[in-house]
Amino acid sequence: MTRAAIFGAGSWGTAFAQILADAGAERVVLWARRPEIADGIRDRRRNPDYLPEIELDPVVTATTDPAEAAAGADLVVLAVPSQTVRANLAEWGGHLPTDVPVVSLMKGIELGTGLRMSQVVEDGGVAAERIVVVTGPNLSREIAARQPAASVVAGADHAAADRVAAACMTPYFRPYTQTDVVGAELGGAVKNVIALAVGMAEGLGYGDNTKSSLITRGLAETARLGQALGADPATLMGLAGVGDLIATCMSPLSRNHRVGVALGQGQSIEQVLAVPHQTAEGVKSCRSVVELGASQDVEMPICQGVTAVVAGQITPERLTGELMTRARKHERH
Ligand SMILES: NC(=O)c1ccc[n+]([C@@H]2O[C@H](COP(=O)([O-])OP(=O)(O)OC[C@H]3O[C@@H](n4cnc5c(N)ncnc54)[C@H](O)[C@@H]3O)[C@@H](O)[C@H]2O)c1
Ligand SMILES: O=P(O)(O)OC[C@H](O)CO
Repeated sequence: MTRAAIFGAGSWGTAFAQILADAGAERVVLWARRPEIADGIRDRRRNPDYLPEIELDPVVTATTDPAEAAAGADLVVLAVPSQTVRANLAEWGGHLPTDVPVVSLMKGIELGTGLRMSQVVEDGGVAAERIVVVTGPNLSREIAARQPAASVVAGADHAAADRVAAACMTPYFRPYTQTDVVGAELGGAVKNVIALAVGMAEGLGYGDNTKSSLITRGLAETARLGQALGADPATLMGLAGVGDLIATCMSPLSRNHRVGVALGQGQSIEQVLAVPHQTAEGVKSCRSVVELGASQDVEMPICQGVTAVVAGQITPERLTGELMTRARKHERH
């Protein structure tokens, strides 16, 4: 029976705690940054700020002490924002067990280094064969409501991925194992940027043809980047690619989609981010995705345009015009 430590008690960390508990975990300890979050989970079995509608199973508890969270864990899960995980690992690293799988739930590319999250975790001192990525069309609020969803559990070591998949399989959460970590992570990172673009289109008042065109051409950008970085194209046609792209681009529950809608409606990025909201990874990862693409000579016009809108350099209307008037070309190029 699993004894898990989940670092990060936000939406996905909390929903994943419920998954592990429903899958039969003996104990799940959430590490929370803020004492009031840990108190709510420990004393009232509810996270007061993230998915407060879930009554957490009694096996779920919480602490603000990383050593206490990690003690005795046979599975470590990381569920913090992509851009903070390097600093977080530097702070907690000494407390983490050295011989258990470490699961990354993050979907992003690190700014400045262009590294995928598993690479950042590896830099933090975790051996590659212990790192497992869980990704796919998994909007936390739907998972919290125990609505059926499938997911990808990818690890360079299939045995580690299989161990994690066994620990998180429930009647509403169906994990498929994978060894293509590169494809799984790229699918999860780039779809957030495409969801910003689709949200902008919605905010501008455009309908489903526009959104479908952006999703499909966004997939083409992801596939080009994946090919350059050695991903298996089949991974991007699966849950971690097409699956997550559809869920994130189309759902009003997606934070990336919602930020895109607000930008499309004419708000500035400062106005959008001034409203307290949860992590919309694409806002930061758009730039790192574009830089990663440039480092590989991969053309990513939608991601480039989103990055320019987020930087305040162009409006969503102008992005539409620029994308629609690019030189004609073969669909596969
Ligand atoms: N929410 C989802 O539906 C979902 C699904 C799949 C993957 N993800 C990915 O999981 C990751 C976490 O997302 P989330 O939805 O839980 O985000 P969230 O915004 O709901 O929660 C983030 C958590 O990290 C904490 N945090 C913020 N800054 C921190 C810092 N500097 N140090 C330590 N902790 C910090 C917050 O307090 C919060 O507990 C993201 O990469 C996201 O893309 C989210
Ligand atoms: O709310 P978002 O935009 O971070 O999307 C959540 C998940 O990644 C969907 O799979």
